[in-house]
Amino acid sequence: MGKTCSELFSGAAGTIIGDGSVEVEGLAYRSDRVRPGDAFFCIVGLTTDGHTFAQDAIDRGARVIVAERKVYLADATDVTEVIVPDSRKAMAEAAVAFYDHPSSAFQLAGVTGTNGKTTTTYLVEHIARVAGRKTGVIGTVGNVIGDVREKAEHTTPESPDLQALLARMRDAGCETVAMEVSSHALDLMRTWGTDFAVTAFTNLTQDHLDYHHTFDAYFAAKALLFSADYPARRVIGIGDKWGRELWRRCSERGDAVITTGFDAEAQIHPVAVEYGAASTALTLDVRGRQVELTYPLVGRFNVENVMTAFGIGLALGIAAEDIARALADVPAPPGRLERVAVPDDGGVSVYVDYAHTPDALAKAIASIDAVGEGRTIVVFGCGGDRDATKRPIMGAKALAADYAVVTSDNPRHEDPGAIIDDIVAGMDDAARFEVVPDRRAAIARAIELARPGDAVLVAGKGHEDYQLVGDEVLAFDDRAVAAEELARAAAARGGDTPCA
Ligand SMILES: CC(=O)N[C@H]1[C@@H](OP(=O)(O)OP(=O)(O)OC[C@H]2O[C@@H](n3ccc(=O)[nH]c3=O)[C@H](O)[C@@H]2O)O[C@H](CO)[C@@H](O)[C@@H]1O[C@H](C)C(=O)N[C@@H](C)C(=O)N[C@H](CCC(=O)O)C(=O)O
Ligand SMILES: Nc1ncnc2c1ncn2[C@@H]1O[C@H](COP(=O)(O)OP(=O)(O)OP(=O)(O)O)[C@@H](O)[C@H]1O
Ligand SMILES: N[C@H](CCC[C@H](N)C(=O)O)C(=O)O
Ligand SMILES: [Mg+2]
Repeated sequence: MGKTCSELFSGAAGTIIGDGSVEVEGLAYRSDRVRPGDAFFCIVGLTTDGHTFAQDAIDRGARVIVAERKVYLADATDVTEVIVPDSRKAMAEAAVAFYDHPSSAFQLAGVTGTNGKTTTTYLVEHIARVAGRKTGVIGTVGNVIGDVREKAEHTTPESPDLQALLARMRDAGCETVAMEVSSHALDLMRTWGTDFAVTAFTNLTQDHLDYHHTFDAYFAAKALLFSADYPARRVIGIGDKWGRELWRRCSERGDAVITTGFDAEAQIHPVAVEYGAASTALTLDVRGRQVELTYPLVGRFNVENVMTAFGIGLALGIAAEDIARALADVPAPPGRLERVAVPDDGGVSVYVDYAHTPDALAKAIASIDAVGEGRTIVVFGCGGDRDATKRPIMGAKALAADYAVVTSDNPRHEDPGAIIDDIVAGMDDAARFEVVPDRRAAIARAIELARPGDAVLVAGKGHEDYQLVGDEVLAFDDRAVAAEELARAAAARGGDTPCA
């Protein structure tokens, strides 16, 4: 395709130094990914200054350098420079222009909040698909265009990657796309310039304080998706004070808002709920009308996600009966309270779940307690290079289970033992937990401790099929490992042959 430099930066409050008519073939923000003809954006990052890679980008063929200050380039008289006040904002605006504003071609629903984004986007995708629309999904577990699934590097891609993906969705004929919008993405302007038909908020509880530092800053990032910069219909969970504040702000502005929550004040709220071991029967009050639905997901928190998805479905113009009908056979998102199925589990139910925040861990344990007959044993750890203050809180929350096995979860560049020490600092009942740093051994230990009727919750990694140790990506899938360890236990009892 190609656009001229002037076309891409006409909206940016920038100064073009050199030939504005030069054609730009692509957009790059990592020098090692520059291709000939690209515009390279110099971004002042958290760890390094992208301006120092301008020459490297030129050596690889960059034709345009976008920077926040003049970079003095050797042997680069044929390179056009664009000086802008904010490279990330300019990059997002250029990306929207480069791909001809793809999000304006279909209905885009953006979901933010600490927990429930992936689940809600899966529900929305299914509701829209059953309503006969061609759909797309963007999020943690991957991106989906129609029936084609792709791996994702981020929950919410950087702006050039996001707009390229939205353009592919447009070109594939997608009519409704459900997208997770992370707080990092909002703060780093990855979604800037994107048109949303609906923006939705699930909840706000502790996470990512390594990045945002304070809860107020974390909320301020999430709140951007409900600001005048992103005009849209709103679906807001009012189960916490943050949702209530967003509701207040959006109502004051005159936005169309659908509220959801357990409280009868919410426009969508439950009238009756029956929690089963494999499904939930729910009667919702939807703006004064009762709607009955049964869906194959478990847990109280999924009632919240179903209500959010219901609100988004309505805001997208889908009828309440059609939403209810679609939810009856909605597929569960991978690694969210996913039951590990083996021929002989010895009466022990093993669930793999992506709970990696204090609130999610507490709610995952409570959800299993509500449907299980026996004890609940939780296996969990905390990620390295991430919010360290959540570790002792997760330790304390884990003691809501009958027993906990504390282990490793993506230590990244930290010492796994030190992470475990941080977790254990919050656990005051030494008789109800033990430490097994090796994650496979920890899962095996929990299964060994479980008696028929008990449940084992393996929390933190959900769909992940790797363990991040230093710079290494080691193969590790909780679901596969749990299945292997269950089979090994069965073999030890004289049952099936172990598969590992
Ligand atoms: C905290 C965060 O989001 N950081 C993002 C940020 O990194 P940074 O500011 O540290 O960048 P940097 O390393 O200082 O580099 C500065 C600039 O120089 C460039 N560079 C750097 C080195 C080089 O050789 N050449 C080069 O051009 C970089 O591409 C960058 O543009 O900008 C980079 C690209 O410009 C992102 O890749 C990076 O995401 C990192 C990898 C990350 O792990 N992000 C996670 C935390 C994240 O975004 N997670 C959320 C989901 C969270 C949730 O909801 O649970 C997500 O949406 O995925
Ligand atoms: N509405 C909810 N409230 C609280 N906890 C939830 C909710 N929905 C899901 N959870 C818990 O959070 C975990 C992650 O859920 P999900 O992947 O849907 O959230 P997410 O917001 O996409 O997370 P991430 O920010 O990591 O992408 C689940 O495995 C479950 O334990
Ligand atoms: N999106 C989250 C995922 C955390 C998953 C958990 N397994 C961990 O590594 O901490 C993050 O990047 O903080
Ligand atoms: Mg997610």
